[in-house]
Amino acid sequence: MISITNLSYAFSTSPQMPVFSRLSMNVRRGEFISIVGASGCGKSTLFKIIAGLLRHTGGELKVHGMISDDPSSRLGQVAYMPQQDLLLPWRTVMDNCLLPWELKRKGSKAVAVKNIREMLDRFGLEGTERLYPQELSGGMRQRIAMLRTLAAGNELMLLDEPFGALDAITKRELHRWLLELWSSLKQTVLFITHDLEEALLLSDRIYLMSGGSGGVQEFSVDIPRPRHYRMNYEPKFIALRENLERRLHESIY
Ligand SMILES: Nc1ncnc2c1ncn2[C@@H]1O[C@H](COP(=O)(O)OP(=O)(O)OP(=O)(O)O)[C@@H](O)[C@H]1O
Repeated sequence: MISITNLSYAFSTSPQMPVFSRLSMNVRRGEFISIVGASGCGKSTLFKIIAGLLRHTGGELKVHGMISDDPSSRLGQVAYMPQQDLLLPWRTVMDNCLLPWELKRKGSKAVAVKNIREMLDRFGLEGTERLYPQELSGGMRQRIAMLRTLAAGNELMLLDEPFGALDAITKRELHRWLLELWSSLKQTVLFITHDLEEALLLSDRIYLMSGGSGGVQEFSVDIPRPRHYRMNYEPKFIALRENLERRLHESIY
């Protein structure tokens, strides 16, 4: 699905100081991959490159097997949920969720509305379609933003810290919900997080980014699915978390 070889990126304001270089990773169809790393190491920048919002300054990026040096060719191919939920405050929940349809104009509006109603029910958000984002809780807003990302109908989803600002209980609920959704939809997910337990609970593999010329380290999460929070206390989970924590610490200091 994604193949990245020796990728580098530098902002034009500091061309001598690349945000990252020598970055290589692969993502297979249907995988759940988390990306962790110190603040500022370039995780969101990488997502913007994959989504087609920025052009990489070196190396090779293949999405769906195609080498794409022109970022605009990737626009609309990848569903991208940035760190802020970016729901439009003047639009109702339904009108926010209809945005991908408005941009693509694929199929009839009536069908798009019907699909979104079904998704709202499935996401536990029935009865919210006429509400405005400011009338929703943080957890509901995140689910609406994710529903909108899914409604774009792309096979590849980039989720940038979608649960970063939520309390522990809501986060757990949304983890369960996201895992169920992922196993039924079979989408490919790239997920940025600072929460190592979250990364271990959700992912098939984890990439630890170092920034600069530090590249990435890869960790396989060899824990059977379906996963549950009780697994956090199992020796294998604890050992993986300790290893990841240590490597993260080493990547910073
Ligand atoms: N538009 C910009 N112009 C110049 N530098 C930028 C710009 N946007 C981001 N940066 C810098 O690029 C680096 C990487 O930023 P990025 O947001 O990708 O990091 P991150 O790993 O996602 O951080 P966090 O975990 O805090 O979200 C940072 O040092 C940031 O200050």
